[in-house]
Amino acid sequence: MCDTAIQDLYAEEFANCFGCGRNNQHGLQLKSHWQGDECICRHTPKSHYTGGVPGFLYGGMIASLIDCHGAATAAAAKSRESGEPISRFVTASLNVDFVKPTPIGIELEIRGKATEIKNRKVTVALQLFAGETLCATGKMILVQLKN
Ligand SMILES: CCCCCCCCCCCC(=O)SCCNC(=O)CCNC(=O)[C@H](O)C(C)(C)COP(=O)(O)OP(=O)(O)OC[C@H]1O[C@@H](n2cnc3c(N)ncnc32)[C@H](O)[C@@H]1OP(=O)(O)O
Repeated sequence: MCDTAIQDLYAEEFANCFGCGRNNQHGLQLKSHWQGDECICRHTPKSHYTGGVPGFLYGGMIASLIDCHGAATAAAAKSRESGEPISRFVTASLNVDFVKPTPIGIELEIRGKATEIKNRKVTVALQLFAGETLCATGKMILVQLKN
């Protein structure tokens, strides 16, 4: 696994996101790492992010985890393809399928893979696991910010 998190390579002006900005003291500060041919993020949500039934995670938080990790996956995949430094991608489209209720209290693992890279546009497929259980999947289209 690559030691440096993708989010730690974002330029300062793009490091303030609630989900993944290293400079957002009130945010989740998600970290994503390239491993093999995919990108991995692990996170244990706090219990107050419940969806209403204690012990299960709010769907908006699930979407946030997929969203921010998808952006990191796109940035890493594009960088690996082009040989250029990590750049910032933003979400143009986010589709989430909630497959099973997601428990709170255990570490979640989100896996992302780029399925298509076309100029500034990267399509990413994501899976969110709680242990061995696949709880959600995502499909995203991300666009590289212009310089
Ligand atoms: C100082 C700056 C601050 C910008 C600061 C931004 C940092 C914010 C970081 C926050 C991170 C998030 O929360 S992200 C979640 C919220 N997301 C946003 O707020 C993004 C709002 N949307 C936008 O700003 C824009 O629509 C963009 C950047 C996504 C795309 O605009 P653009 O840069 O003009 O690019 P555009 O030519 O339209 O599209 C490039 C390619 O992507 C395709 N494409 C675009 N949108 C879609 C789409 N929904 N579904 C399918 N494909 C799409 C186009 O067809 C094209 O493909 P082809 O013809 O080349 O094949």
